[in-house]
Amino acid sequence: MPDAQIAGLVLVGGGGHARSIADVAARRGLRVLAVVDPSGPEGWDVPVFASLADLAESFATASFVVAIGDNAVRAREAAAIDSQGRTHGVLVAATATVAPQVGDGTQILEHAHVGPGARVGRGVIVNTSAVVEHDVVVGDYAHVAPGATLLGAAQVGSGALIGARAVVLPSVNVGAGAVVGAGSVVVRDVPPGAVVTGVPARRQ
Ligand SMILES: CC(=O)SCCNC(=O)CCNC(=O)[C@H](O)C(C)(C)COP(=O)(O)OP(=O)(O)OC[C@H]1O[C@@H](n2cnc3c(N)ncnc32)[C@H](O)[C@@H]1OP(=O)(O)O
Repeated sequence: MPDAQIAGLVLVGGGGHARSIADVAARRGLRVLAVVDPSGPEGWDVPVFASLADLAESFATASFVVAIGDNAVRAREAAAIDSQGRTHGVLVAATATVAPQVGDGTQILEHAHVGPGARVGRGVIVNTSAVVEHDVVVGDYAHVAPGATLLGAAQVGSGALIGARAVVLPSVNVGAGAVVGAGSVVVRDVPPGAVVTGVPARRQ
C-alpha cells in the first residue's frame, strides 16, 4: 500500500506497460532509477540493463516492479526478483481509490477502484479505470484490463486476464489462467484456462 512505496523504483520490463507504470510513478513523486529489459528498449532517460544479474549490488534499497503486461512473464520475473532477495514495490496511482488488501508487486493504475473487503494478490495489474468491487478476490499475477469491472464478491483465479471493459457479474468465478475477451459480460463461472467472449460470454 502507499506506505510501502519508496522513492526509487527499478522497472523490470521497458515496453508499453512500463511506460504507463513510469507515468503513474511520476505522478506519485516516485523516481524510476533504472529499467531491466534484454531487448534494450530506447527512449528511457535512465540506465537500461539487460538482466537482473547485471545490477549486481546496485539499487539495494530500490523497490522493484515487474512492469510487464503478460501474466506468465510477470510471474516469472517476480520469481527472479524473489531469488535475488530484492524488494517488490506496490504502486498505487494517485487517482486510484484502493482498500488496503493488496499484495507485493501489485500495480493499480489511474482512476482504478478496489473496494472494501476486496483481496488483490501479488503481482496483479488493476489497469486504468478498472473496478474491483467489494469482497472480490483477485489471484496472483492476474490482470484486470482497462475499464473492466468485477462486481461484488466475484473471484478471479491466478494468472487470469479480464479483458478491457469486460464485466464479471457478482459472485461469478473466473478460473486460473482463463481469458475473458474485451467487452464480454461473464454471467456464469469460467473454467480454468478457458477463453470466453461475448455477451453473455461463451467459450470460444
Ligand atoms: C493497456 C492495455 O492495452 S491492456 C491489454 C488488455 N487486453 C485485452 O483487453 C485484450 C483481450 N483479448 C481479447 O479480447 C482477444 O480478442 C481474445 C483473447 C478474446 C481472443 O484472441 P484470439 O484467440 O487471438 O482470437 P481471434 O482474434 O483469432 O478471434 C477469434 C474469434 O473471436 C472473436 N473475438 C475476438 N475477441 C473477441 C471479443 N473480445 N469479443 C467478441 N468476440 C471476439 C473474433 O471476431 C473471432 O471470431 P470469428 O472466428 O467469428 O472470426
